Amino acid sequence: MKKKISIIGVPMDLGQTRRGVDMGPSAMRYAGVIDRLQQLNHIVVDRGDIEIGRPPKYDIKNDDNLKDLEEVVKANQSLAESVADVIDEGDFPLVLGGDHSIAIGTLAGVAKKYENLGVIWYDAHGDLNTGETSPSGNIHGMPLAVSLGIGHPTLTEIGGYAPKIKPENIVIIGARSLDDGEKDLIHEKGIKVYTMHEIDRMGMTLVMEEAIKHVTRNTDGVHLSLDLDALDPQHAPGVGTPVVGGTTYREAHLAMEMLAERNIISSAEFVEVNPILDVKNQTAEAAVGLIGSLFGEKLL
Ligand SMILES: NC(=[NH2+])NCCC[C@H](N)C(=O)O
Ligand SMILES: [Mn+2]
Ligand SMILES: [Mn+2]
Repeated sequence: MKKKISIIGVPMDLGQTRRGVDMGPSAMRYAGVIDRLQQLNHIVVDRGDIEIGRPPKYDIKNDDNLKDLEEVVKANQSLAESVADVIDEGDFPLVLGGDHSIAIGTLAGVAKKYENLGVIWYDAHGDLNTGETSPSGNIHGMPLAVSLGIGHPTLTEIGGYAPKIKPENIVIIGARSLDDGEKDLIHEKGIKVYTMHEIDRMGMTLVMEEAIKHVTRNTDGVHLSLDLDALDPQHAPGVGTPVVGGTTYREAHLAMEMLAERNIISSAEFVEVNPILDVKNQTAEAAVGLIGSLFGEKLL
């Protein structure tokens, strides 16, 4: 299925404290994301990067345990507008990060256009913290909670409405590091999670079949938020918060291929590629490979 894909780069590194993830969009462009999609006969438009403000001093927590809040909010507001514009023009928004705090803006833009958005959160983490529960104050650990309308109002109100998504429309895949507050929220809201345990036990095929069923039940679109740290650090070393025991290169590709087969994804973002922590751009290349699979690449 030929698509018109609009790429938006988000050189955001203020949602966490390891500089370098702002170069993620460049690294994925350098790894050939545009060529890769064009070779699949998609039409690709690169809309350039969202502007990120630079704080006078980095990593300053406010009284609500939120680091660099002002700049994170500003960038996500402008990202939300760009994403909504892309959808209005009938294009598929492909957002390249940047740390995972940018999912706040992506979802604010996407959910404006879909009343019942399904979300696949492919990540080692839940990103379900709030200022109260976060051990770090890093906003990249909060975007899924924020999108559910849980957290600081300046974050939840980005795009001018809240919540963006419903707990029953979400599935988290690849989790292996959850903070106590995140576990509580998962139980309280009944969010569907396939941890590494379920992936080991059921295999990725069955996990994806169930996950696809779950996010397409009552939804009018499905967003894929893929944090490269969901992959095992062996395959994706260039991430700021690596966790051992992740999904393999093959499992990640299989997941993307199954999404392509079903053609259910209506927007996507690939985040947390940090070239400074990477080995010869391997993580950006892995991301671009996964993007290829998601958009229909096949050997035969
Ligand atoms: N998008 C990410 N890589 N998030 C990692 C979050 C780590 C930890 N749970 C925190 O809140 O600080
Ligand atoms: Mn993560
Ligand atoms: Mn994440």
